[in-house]
Amino acid sequence: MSFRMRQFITRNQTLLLRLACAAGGLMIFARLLFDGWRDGGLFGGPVNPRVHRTEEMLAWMAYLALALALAVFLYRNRKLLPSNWVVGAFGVALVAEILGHMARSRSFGEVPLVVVNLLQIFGAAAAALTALGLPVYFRGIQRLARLASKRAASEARLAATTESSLDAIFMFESVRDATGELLDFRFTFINRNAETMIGQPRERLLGARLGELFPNVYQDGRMAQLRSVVETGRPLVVETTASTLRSKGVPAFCRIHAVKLEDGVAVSAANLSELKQANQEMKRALAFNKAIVSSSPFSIIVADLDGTITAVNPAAARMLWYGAEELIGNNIALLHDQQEIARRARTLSQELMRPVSANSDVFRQKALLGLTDENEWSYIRKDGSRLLVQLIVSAVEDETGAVIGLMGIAHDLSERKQLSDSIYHRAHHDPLTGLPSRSLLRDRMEVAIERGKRFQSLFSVLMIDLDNFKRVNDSLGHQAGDAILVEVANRLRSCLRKVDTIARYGGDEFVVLLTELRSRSHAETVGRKIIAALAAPIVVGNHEIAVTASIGLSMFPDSIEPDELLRHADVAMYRSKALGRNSLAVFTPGLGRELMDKLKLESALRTALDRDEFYLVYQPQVSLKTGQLTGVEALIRWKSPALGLVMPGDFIPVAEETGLIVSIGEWALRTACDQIAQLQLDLRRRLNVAVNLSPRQVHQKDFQTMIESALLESGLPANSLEVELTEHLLMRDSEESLEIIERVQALGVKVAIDDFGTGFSNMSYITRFRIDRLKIDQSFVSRCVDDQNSLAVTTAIIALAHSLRIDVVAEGVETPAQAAVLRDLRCDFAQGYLYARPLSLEGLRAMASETTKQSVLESI
Ligand SMILES: Nc1nc2c(ncn2[C@@H]2O[C@H](COP(=O)(O)O[C@H]3[C@@H](O)[C@H](n4cnc5c(=O)[nH]c(N)nc54)O[C@@H]3COP(=O)(O)O)[C@@H](O)[C@H]2O)c(=O)[nH]1
Repeated sequence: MSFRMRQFITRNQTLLLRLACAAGGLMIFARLLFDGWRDGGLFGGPVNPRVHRTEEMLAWMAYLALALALAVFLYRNRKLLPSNWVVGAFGVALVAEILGHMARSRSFGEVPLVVVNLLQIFGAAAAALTALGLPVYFRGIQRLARLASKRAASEARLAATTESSLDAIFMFESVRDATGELLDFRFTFINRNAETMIGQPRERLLGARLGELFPNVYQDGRMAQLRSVVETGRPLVVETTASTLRSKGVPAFCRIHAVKLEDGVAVSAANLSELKQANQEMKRALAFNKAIVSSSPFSIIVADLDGTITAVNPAAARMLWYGAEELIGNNIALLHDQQEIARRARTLSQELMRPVSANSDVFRQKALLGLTDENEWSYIRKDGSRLLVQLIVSAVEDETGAVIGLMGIAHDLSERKQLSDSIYHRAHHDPLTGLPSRSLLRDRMEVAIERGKRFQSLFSVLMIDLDNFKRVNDSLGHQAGDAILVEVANRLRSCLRKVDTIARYGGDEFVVLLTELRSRSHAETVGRKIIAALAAPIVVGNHEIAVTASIGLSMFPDSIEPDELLRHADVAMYRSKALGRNSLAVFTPGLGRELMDKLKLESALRTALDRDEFYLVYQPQVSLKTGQLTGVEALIRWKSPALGLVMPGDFIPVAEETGLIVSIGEWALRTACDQIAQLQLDLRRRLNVAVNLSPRQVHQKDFQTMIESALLESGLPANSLEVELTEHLLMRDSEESLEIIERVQALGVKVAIDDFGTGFSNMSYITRFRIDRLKIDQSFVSRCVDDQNSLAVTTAIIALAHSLRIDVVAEGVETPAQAAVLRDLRCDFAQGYLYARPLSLEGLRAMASETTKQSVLESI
């Protein structure tokens, strides 16, 4: 039989069976026709023997077809049909009837009667057995029908379930060749998801062959796998990328489950593409996290909620000098100082307003509230040494969000701390003395104010200004000045307690903050102690320097703001200076009023020049040899409508501070030149005029030009003008001063040094300058009669000046005795109340005309 024929029969078994039954039926029908024809009932007339044989043949074939169909049916449903013996009995009855019929009709020739009878008995018995078994058989058939109906319902449910399944579900029946070899599979069922994943409509797929539609199933081994399932009955479970199924346009990664289903397979494919992608991403994230954790320079410690360490990273082990395995299983308390934990428990209890135990609770409580806790902690290393860390503790949660543990990330603060400490120290301390700077002082004052307000306690601020430090600095140089400041700082430290603060506030200014005072007098005692501590001379190189300080004191709560406390201490300090320096003054509201007065004065001074409120007076200078009036010193006066007559000693320092001295000094110089030039013209005699210049004035760029124009505009001969510079100016900026003096002298103007002898340096410095006149300070002159030292200084100054061919003027001569001493010492000129008080221009004019003819000495 050809392959095609075999295949046809295999495929069409049922059809062939139906055809056999139909043929059997037709033949029975044909035999009945022939019976009628033979008996003449239908067509009438006798039956032809040939016809009779044909009829017999048909009957025989009909019986045979029925018997065969029945046999095949029984065989095929042998496991399914109930009570097969009934059908078997029926089959026997049928065969016995066929054979009996054939024997009776002598189809095969003469048959002995006994055989015929036996066949009839046998057939009748089998028919009786069949009849007996029919009720049983029908019950079985009924049960089968019920089962079939149940099965149909369950199949419908299964279909609904599979239809809504998220998996792609396929059912295939095997396609075999004639030899029974499995060649392919035919789609018998697909669910909606399968339809979507395969990308083709069901109508097209059902009945189609898998291998024909998707030939690549042969290449990728899928066909072989399914075939194996059918042939071995072993289910297949495989996770693979299925080329026939697609997810978002690309071959889907699926878990394929195939089980044998009759002569075929049921396949379900779960789409794992998204899960796989999520898994891959999670794996990547986990690998990334692991890499971060492993390579992190920060210590990472994970613990359960009891504080038992469950994981540590390499940095934690390195930082703590433990092996990772030594830490895991231990409690985090191992790494902490119990006292520190107790302190933290106290602050956390206050913060969270609930009791926090002094154990791992301090790490747990915030984490349980979903909060992150960040604090400085000391980790205790394996050898017991401590490491300052910044520790951030947060919760470890499971996938439901429940807190299941703690994670502590810590970084080493020791290096940063050292660096920040050093930066902080540099930012808040004076590099020379190491004392706190202004900013730190301010912080501490704010703390002291807070404490003072809270505990009603007293504290005090002392403003300490070194007396005449500028002169020391200028005369001995900055290095010496620095050495003095360092020594002063040390002496201040020695006077104070640790709770007090000493700050360097400015060049030679220090501020002491005395906290936790028992009484007000205690602050004054400390102030006096400081004065005493500074009293001993400071040795710098070969010099012994006597340093004194003026101290101003303010108290909290008299003043309650940092600025106010400092301002009041400053005011008191100026009072101390005014009192003669090297003393202590306590701020009082009265001093505050003085300050206000100063502010008022400053404000009035700013408009005084514009309002023409200044005028000059002139103090005569006489020759001690001839008694003649030789010149005058111009002295400024300020008649303020608001303040009355203000003396230069009161406003010149303010004018210096504010810079107003530049314009005021220029006014004085121009006015003096104008007035004395006019007086010379009026009196037709020479009269010199000395004008005081402040240091700030002479440092003006156009200073020389200004003098030149004053002379030009007034017409005063240059040699009639003398400028008085202070000794301090020369000492401070000697190079620049030398230049200034030379420039002034180049104009023909004379230069005098005022208040000579009050400087702290060796007088021989004067040899460097080509000075025209020296003015001996009135402090020496006033005491030269009674005080040997003053006399000695006066004698020395005159001798020194004369040896340098410099004229000497004695200031503040008040008595004839002083004049006599000065004359004896060959002092050249004198001025003072003995000869005349400072005079108005008119007074000077009168005096000058009066003394033209006679000497001043004669007139007194
Ligand atoms: N830059 C400027 N400074 C000036 C100017 N005018 C004055 N001044 C300086 O002000 C200081 C005080 O001056 P004044 O109050 O005018 O006092 C002078 C005299 O009145 C006073 N004097 C004079 N004779 C006597 C005396 O016998 N006894 C005594 N107790 N005082 C006396 O001395 C002052 C003059 O001092 P000096 O200048 O050192 O010669 C004073 O320092 C002035 O320099 C100005 O225009 N510009």
